[in-house]
Amino acid sequence: MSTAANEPSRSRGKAPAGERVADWADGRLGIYSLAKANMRKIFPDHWSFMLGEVCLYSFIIIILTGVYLTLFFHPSMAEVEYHGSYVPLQGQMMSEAYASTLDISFDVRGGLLIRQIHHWAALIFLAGMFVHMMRVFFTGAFRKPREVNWLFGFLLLVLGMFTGFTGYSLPDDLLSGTGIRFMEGAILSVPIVGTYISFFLFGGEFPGHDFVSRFYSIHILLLPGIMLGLLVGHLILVFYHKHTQFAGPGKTNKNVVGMPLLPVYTAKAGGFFFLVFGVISVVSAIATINPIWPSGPTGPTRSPPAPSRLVLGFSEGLIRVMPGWEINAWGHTLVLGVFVPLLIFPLVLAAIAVYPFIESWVTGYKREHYILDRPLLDRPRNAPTRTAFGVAWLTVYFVLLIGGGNDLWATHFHLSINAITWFVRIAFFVGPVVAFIATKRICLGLQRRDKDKVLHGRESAIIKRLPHGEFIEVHEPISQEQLHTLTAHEQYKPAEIGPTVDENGVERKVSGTQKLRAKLSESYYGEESQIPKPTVEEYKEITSGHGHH
Ligand code: HEM
Ligand code: HEM
Repeated sequence: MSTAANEPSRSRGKAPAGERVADWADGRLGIYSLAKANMRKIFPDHWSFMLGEVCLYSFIIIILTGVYLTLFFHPSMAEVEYHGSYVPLQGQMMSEAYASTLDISFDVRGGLLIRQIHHWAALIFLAGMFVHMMRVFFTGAFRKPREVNWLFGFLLLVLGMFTGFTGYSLPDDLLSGTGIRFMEGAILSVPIVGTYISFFLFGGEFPGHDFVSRFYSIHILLLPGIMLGLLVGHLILVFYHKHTQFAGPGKTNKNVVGMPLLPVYTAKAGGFFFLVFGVISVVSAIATINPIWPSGPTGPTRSPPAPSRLVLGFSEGLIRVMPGWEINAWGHTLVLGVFVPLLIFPLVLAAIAVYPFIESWVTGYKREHYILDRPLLDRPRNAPTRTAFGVAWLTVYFVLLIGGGNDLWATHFHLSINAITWFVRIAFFVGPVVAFIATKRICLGLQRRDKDKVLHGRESAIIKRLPHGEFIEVHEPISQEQLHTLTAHEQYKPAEIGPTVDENGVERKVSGTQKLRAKLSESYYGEESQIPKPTVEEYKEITSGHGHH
């Protein structure tokens, strides 16, 4: 006998397993409404938006491979005699950390590949963050309300650098030893507290017996843990603010034009993850990175060249080119040759970190809009001062990187190391200024070209001879879409101080900061810094007949 209530469900049969699982989860987690609100979320398309994804995927790969390495790595500095398969080091005394890394490389199945993937992924992760940061910087994607996310990202970059540093210190090979020695030297140069910090960090006299195990917990737990938290926060903010987009027809700062998260974006992102993993694996399978065996365990000789230097290499450049100045007073030595670079190092990083706040102060860009409005992304040429600053910063960075690898430049290109040092010393000051001026001029040139394109069309490379003998190049009109894109950017007016005397002749006090702001604002939006966009009248006059060829 059956009741009327369960009749229909019988006749329909059981729901498919997937639906039942989904129902079960919805009853407990409310996934239906969550999915309904977010599955159709639109994500705009541009190749440069993949850079953030590269960071994300390489981070996941680092964690996966890192966990595998922890299974075989012994974070201990206890002395052991080596008896593994690498013959040249047989019978040598070395730390357990170094011996276990040799074992990972020669005796653990797949160990070398995983080690290499971990190292290559770390480099790609850091390089990816750097380039992603540049994408955000040069397009102005850090503007309100995204300043906080910029800071989250910046912290990820700095922590990533230190995680990489602690990572390559772990195997306790020659490279590790040199890196750690370098760090100890820098810490010791700090007046008064330097020695205490060094003793605290190394658990006594350098190098002591503790640093590998201490760096180990910092490397696998503390820093990646903080990074994971920041990363989740970073992505939640990207999701919450919605992604920015470049100008184009139908795109405003109140909408997003693109593909829905599900199914299109999820499928793309999943595929892209495997692409990144695949490329890193292929590179790791064929290109050796950080071979720790040829130079042996830590020793007082020179360090082997290693690509990891790219990451913190600019800090080493600072130290290598700084004159070895010292001040000796009251029985103490202040090593300026190391201490000054140690102070400049965070300043170089901070310059880019605080830039969004300075720009918003100078330009007054604080749209009093709804928080989820997004500024349309700038084409770098339309923000010449910002672009010039970014290129100047990059110039400092790369000049110092040359300084950090001065030995490699000298040996590879048969140059004098002193000449390189002097080049870096001069270029550190002159390079950014030249880069700033040149970039600004190039941007203005490109703006003029855009204006020309709008008014006169695209050069078609077709040369025509007119009846009276003159040769002209035919210009083709550009599409409506291009016209829109080339003229969509906003052009702001510089913030002015205004009259300093009111109508009654009373003088108004203008503070120094107001004057500075007006000056800087002029350098952003003054006549020297932006080519006025073509007006509708200009366009009509030219396209309506005469002058258009
Ligand atoms: C672990 C490292 C990082 C990961 C996994 C990551 C991931 C992402 C992803 C997936 C996006 C959206 C797609 C895109 O625009 O590329 C994004 C956007 C963003 N990222 Fe990162 N990022 C990282 C580091 C950084 C750094 C170093 C900065 C800057 C200092 C930064 C600042 C931003 C900003 C401001 C946005 C919003 C951009 C917009 O809406 O146009 N991120 N990030
Ligand atoms: C952003 C995060 C990370 C970066 C940038 C990073 C980077 C590195 C680097 C460059 C090395 C030296 C590799 C070599 O021997 O050539 C290393 C070693 C190591 N890493 Fe990481 N790592 C990260 C996160 C992790 C995590 C989350 C774990 C574990 C769960 C881990 C476990 C290890 C271990 C055990 C070693 C020593 C073994 C070895 O040197 O091969 N790492 N790491």
